[in-house]
Amino acid sequence: MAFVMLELRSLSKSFGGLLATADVSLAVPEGRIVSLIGPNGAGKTTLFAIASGFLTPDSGSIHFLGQDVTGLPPHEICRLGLVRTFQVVKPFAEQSVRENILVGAHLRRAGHRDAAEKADEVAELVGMTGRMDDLAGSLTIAGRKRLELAKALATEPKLLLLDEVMAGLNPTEIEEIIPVIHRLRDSGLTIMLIEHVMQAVMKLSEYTWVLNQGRLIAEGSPQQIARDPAVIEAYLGHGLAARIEAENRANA
Ligand SMILES: Nc1ncnc2c1ncn2[C@@H]1O[C@H](COP(=O)(O)OP(=O)(O)OP(=O)(O)O)[C@@H](O)[C@H]1O
Repeated sequence: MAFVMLELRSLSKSFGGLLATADVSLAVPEGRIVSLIGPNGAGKTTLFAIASGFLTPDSGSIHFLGQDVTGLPPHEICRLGLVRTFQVVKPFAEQSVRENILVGAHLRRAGHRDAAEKADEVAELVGMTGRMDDLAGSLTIAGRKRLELAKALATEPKLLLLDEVMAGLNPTEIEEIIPVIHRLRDSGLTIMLIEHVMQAVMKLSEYTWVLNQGRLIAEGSPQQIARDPAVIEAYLGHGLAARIEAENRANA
């Protein structure tokens, strides 16, 4: 059994009358790439926000590296080694790529030279070495996504929560970022991703949890998940999964 890096226990969170997270429990093993999928509004980002301290759950607890971190603020959770990226990336547009990455690097490295070394190192990892002096505001969406990744990596995490790093990228850009994420895992990081790009989920993740209306409805390898009637139903709409299954049976 792999060491459990992050454990979410019976988490629930409501916004007014809406149950965005409904009794969710899951355990992320060390050294893997795992993923969280589900239709729009399923509660994926809310779960990331709870795990990383941006939201406090109404009930349940979060355990990172065996420590109960429920209620800790994001910067303290980040210092322990858990960092998230944001779906909507907002770099400091008037600052350079280097300055943006340095914001992350300064979490652990007070000295400028030390932080700058880290910034160079992560820029190389995400393929931004040649863009360090560009203004963040001048980057394409793909460039901003890489910068978001670099800022998170500069905090030297053990667990990285990636919220839709592929959204808005074209197929070539997606193909280019997949090996970057594999390299990060190979360097020892544990990665959990939220992703709508199923091609990327299939290629990258070893284990997947599926959320629908705040609840976990399935888990397993991406291949298992893709065949799960409850998952197909959640994505395609009420009744459709049963119809597809009936059609398959009729055609068999
Ligand atoms: N701060 C908030 N206040 C009120 N409602 C919220 C808030 N954040 C999220 N919600 C609602 O909670 C539900 C879950 O939202 P969430 O963003 O977690 O879903 P998601 O699975 O990440 O969706 P998407 O794939 O579209 O990003 C949605 O119905 C959303 O409108």
